Amino acid sequence: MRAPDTILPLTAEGLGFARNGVDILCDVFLTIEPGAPTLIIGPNGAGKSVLLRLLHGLLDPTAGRIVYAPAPEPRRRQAMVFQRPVLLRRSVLGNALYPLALAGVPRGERDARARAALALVGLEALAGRPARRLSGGEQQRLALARAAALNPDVLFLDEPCASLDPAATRAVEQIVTALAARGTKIVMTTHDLGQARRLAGDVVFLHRGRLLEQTPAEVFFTEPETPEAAAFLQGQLVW
Ligand SMILES: Nc1ncnc2c1ncn2[C@@H]1O[C@H](COP(=O)(O)OP(=O)(O)OP(=O)(O)O)[C@@H](O)[C@H]1O
Repeated sequence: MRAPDTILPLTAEGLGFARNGVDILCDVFLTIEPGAPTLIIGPNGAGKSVLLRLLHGLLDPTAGRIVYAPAPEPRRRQAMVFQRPVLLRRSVLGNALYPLALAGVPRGERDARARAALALVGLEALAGRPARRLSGGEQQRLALARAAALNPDVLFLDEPCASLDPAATRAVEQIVTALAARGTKIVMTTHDLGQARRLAGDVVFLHRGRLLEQTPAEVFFTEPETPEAAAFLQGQLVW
């Protein structure tokens, strides 16, 4: 039988992460399906970033496991962008080319793929500029282009707009929407409820290291299932 050509659905089965005897995440079951973005929300310290890092394989769970659909090379089919991108001391184009070289993309294909990714984020005109001279918003768009060039099945975004102004935030949201429309699954943390409403297909709500809800967005924002989520939506739950 031919293996599916996506790692989705991706499931967390009883995922846990503890440090020094303290549970940071506990007994998380969730399923990441293809489709509109999954937004991970919850109060500060709820475990959103830890969950994202576990799902991407940057942290090893201390309990449970992550199961992918049996596509070849699952780790290569996912990418992650952080709140503050770390760019190479190269041109904008050089930054977009680098992960393609690392991933073993044939040399003859790299330039076209990197330039297409820069076009997707509106940076093609800045291809020759030193990456570290870009504005904060442009740097984040380049980080997204670098990840998008790899054409991942899943793209994890950890608070990608946290240090950005409203215009730069809107540009990132448009890129997220464009990536989702072309079939990339976005899994994203945010503390911005307005952003979650604008982007989410479904919502994962974390509170004190526990997953309290995974709910379609229209349900979550109108009829949350748990009192904690209702309080959070009303701005009453800060931890
Ligand atoms: N590698 C680690 N080792 C030990 N503790 C950690 C580690 N990473 C995170 N923590 C702790 O786990 C808790 C959850 O952190 P996390 O960054 O996931 O929260 P968050 O929901 O993303 O919060 P915020 O909204 O403030 O970014 C915090 O108390 C944090 O200090």
